[in-house]
Parts: sequence; structure tokens; C-alpha cells
Amino acid sequence: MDKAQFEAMLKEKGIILSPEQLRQFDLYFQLLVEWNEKMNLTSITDEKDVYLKHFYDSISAAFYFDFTKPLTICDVGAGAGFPSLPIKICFPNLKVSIVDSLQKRINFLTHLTEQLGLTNVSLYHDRAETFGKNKLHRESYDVVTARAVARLSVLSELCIPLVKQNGNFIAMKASSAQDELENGKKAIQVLGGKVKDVKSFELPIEQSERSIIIIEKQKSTPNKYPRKPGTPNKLPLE
Ligand SMILES: C[S@@+](CC[C@H](N)C(=O)[O-])C[C@H]1O[C@@H](n2cnc3c(N)ncnc32)[C@H](O)[C@@H]1O
Repeated sequence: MDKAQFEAMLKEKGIILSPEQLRQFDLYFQLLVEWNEKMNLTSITDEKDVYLKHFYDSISAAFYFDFTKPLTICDVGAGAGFPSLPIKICFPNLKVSIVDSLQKRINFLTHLTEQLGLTNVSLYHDRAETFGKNKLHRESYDVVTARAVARLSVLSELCIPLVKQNGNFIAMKASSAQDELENGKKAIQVLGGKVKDVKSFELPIEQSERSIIIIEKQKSTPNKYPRKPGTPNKLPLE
């Protein structure tokens, strides 16, 4: 997907980018590739691939969820900033927090957000399991997002505790969504969530399958979750 296709395909979805927002995506690509030479941020470095598989793919959540309001968002395991930073560039009204367990990635994100001039972005070096116990963050976000971090049964324990009641957890998945939903049912219910919507679609050009799973937080998460770092992965709530 070249830059012109990126701009046109977002326009079709009602997302109209200004010259400044296009410049921010351009700089994001350049800094991603530059820093990727010093540290492992992504295996995708070709410009057209970055625009499709990182930028457009991240923004696809906004085709199914309204980000036009001044929501607070926490992106768990954002790595090089996906999906929250492309969404933030499109919707500058959002207040974004990112938590990632790798300090090097947080260093990249600090530099990136400064260079892009993004305001209302907070970066935290922490494990989601500890972050979710922290009173300042627990049950405090309108929306929690995650892409490519863990399977749904595990991911739910990392993300749902951070969602405020009546807020939403948005999990961005590839083709495995149906199986993950089946195995994630128990975790979602125990943690206070309910599957509200599952939207499946094909990523343009390469036509690979994607699903956006929207889980609404209906009840408060029991205090014992998330369990200590590593436990959600070792003993998933399946
Ligand atoms: C495969 S990368 C995906 C990055 C990004 N979400 C994307 O879609 O490109 C997974 C990221 O999650 C982070 N991560 C994994 N487990 C985590 C945890 N328990 N708490 C916080 N971050 C975690 C890793 O450090 C890594 O940056």
C-alpha cells in the first residue's frame, strides 16, 4: 500500500488526513526504520508493508469503533506503538497510555512521540500484570487495546482489569480469532467482560484475514486478577 493508497483508503472509511497527519506518518516510518537498525522493533521495514501491515492495520480498529470522542486509551504491549499511535495520529483528541515490558521500546516511543509532536501520550515501562494492580491505572481506561501480544485467554487477564466499568477492550487478531474466542470465553467472563462484537475483514491488497474483537466490561474484575507476572501465560484461565 503506497502513501497515496493509504490516504485514499482511509478517506473511503471517512478518515481524512491533513498534510500534517500525513507528514507524521512519513516521519513515523522513517524513525521506525532508523531505530530498527539499532534494536529489534519490527520485521516489517518495506515502506508499502509498513503502511499496510502496521499503519492501516492499526487504524482498522477505528472502522468498527468510534474514536472521535476524547477517550482515554491504554495500549498493552504496544511495542513500536501499534495499534495506539497510528490511531492517535488520526484522532488527536485521544489520551493515550502505553505500557510495555521492554525498556528499549519505551525509549524508542519516547523519542518518536517527541519528534511527532504528539501530546497526551504517557509511556510506562511495566508488565501489564503489575500495571493492572496499580490503583492509578486499574479500572481507569475507557478503552484498552492490544495487537499481537498473547492469545485471548491470556490477553484478557492483562487487559480487562485496566478497563473501567462500561468501557471496552479491543483485541486485534489475525485468522485465529474464532479458536481464541472459544478458549477465551471463561477468562472474559471471570474478569467481568462480555463479547459485544466480532468484526472480521480482509486486509486490502494481501487479503489476509483480520478480526477486531470488542469486549465490554460489565462487572468489576475480582481483586485477585491479574495474577503475578508470568502466571496468566503459564496457567491461562481456560
Ligand atoms: C509481538 S510485540 C507486538 C507489538 C505491537 N502491539 C504490534 O502489534 O506490533 C509484543 C509486545 O508486547 C510486550 N509485552 C509482552 N508481554 C507483556 C506484558 N506482560 N506486559 C507488558 N508488555 C508485554 C513486548 O515487550 C512486546 O513489545
